[in-house]
Amino acid sequence: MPMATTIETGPSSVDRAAALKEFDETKAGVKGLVDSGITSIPSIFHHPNLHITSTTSHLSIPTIDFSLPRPIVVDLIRSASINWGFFQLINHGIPLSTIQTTISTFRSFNELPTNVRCKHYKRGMEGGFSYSSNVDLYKSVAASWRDTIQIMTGPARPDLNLIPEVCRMELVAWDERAKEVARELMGMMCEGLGVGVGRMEEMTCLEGRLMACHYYPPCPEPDQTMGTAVHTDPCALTLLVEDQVGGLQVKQEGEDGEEFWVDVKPVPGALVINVGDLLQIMSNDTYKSVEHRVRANSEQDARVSIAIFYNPGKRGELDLYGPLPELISSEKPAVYRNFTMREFMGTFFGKELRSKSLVECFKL
Ligand SMILES: O=C(O)CCC(=O)C(=O)O
Ligand SMILES: [Fe+2]
Repeated sequence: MPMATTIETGPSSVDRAAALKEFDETKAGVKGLVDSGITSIPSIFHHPNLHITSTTSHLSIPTIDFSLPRPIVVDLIRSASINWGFFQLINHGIPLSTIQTTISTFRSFNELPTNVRCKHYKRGMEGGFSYSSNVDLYKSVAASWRDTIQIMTGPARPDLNLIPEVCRMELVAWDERAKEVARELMGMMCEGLGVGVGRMEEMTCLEGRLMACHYYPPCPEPDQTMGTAVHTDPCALTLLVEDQVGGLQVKQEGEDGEEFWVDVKPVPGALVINVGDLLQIMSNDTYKSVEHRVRANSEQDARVSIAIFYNPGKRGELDLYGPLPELISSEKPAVYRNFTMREFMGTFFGKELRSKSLVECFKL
């Protein structure tokens, strides 16, 4: 005999699920809401307990000049990766115009007529491409004020026909160009750890690449929502370019243990680099994967940022990742156990984007 059950989900969560679906099915994203002329944001975007804590404006993440002599750059990268987990890289050899073109073609895609843009809307990653508003829309507590194209550029090539033509060649070229700087950076990060320069590349950390192109439309109620909720990146390394709007913030802890947010001030032509969870683990907690977030856009212009996440491409059941054996000793025992990429990514996708604890799941 069936028992009477109490349905746990109250009317509000039923309404919320319906509202999410309705929004998703417009295929017009947050840009569509803004185009419709709304002056307040739908409740699915309301972030609970939103404390936009005051930022300490006199602090900023380190800026590193890549054209300095190599031993100096290695030292600077090492200390930034230990103390901040984030830095800006200048004089890296990629012309400002290349970065500007990449950003502006992606902006052009978002500013196409809605009926053209909507045709690309697709949440699944088949063909190595997706375009959706909030990649974690159905998992997160609250939606955020942004739309995103994701392209899996490696190890397999994506189906290029899926990438909108206005930005196709530029995004593919950007992936290639950025990879060369990422290669150099990984070598220097290894050197900073005292392991072989080619160690990360041999572990195929340049091969698994996901490009996330974010469009943050102006928000009519920026104090009610976020652009990207607080998170750490699950990858080994992230390389990001952004326009001049700003909004990215990095969490820091003062000597007294008090936490505060530091604004990443856009620097024309700079690459924003950060350590991901996987590199924190591989470095056996020497380098830090630091929490960050993006404020909802309170400016007049939409903000564009393009992140590339570098991950191991080799993902067999025998390909194990964990602290590099060279870094383990009796004085510095392994902090983490080994795991496969399948287990690592499975754990990531089983959680919400906002929680800190991916590395915690692999602690010994
Ligand atoms: O848009 C940004 O500046 C940061 C985006 C980000 O943190 C991410 O995609 O993981
Ligand atoms: Fe991130």
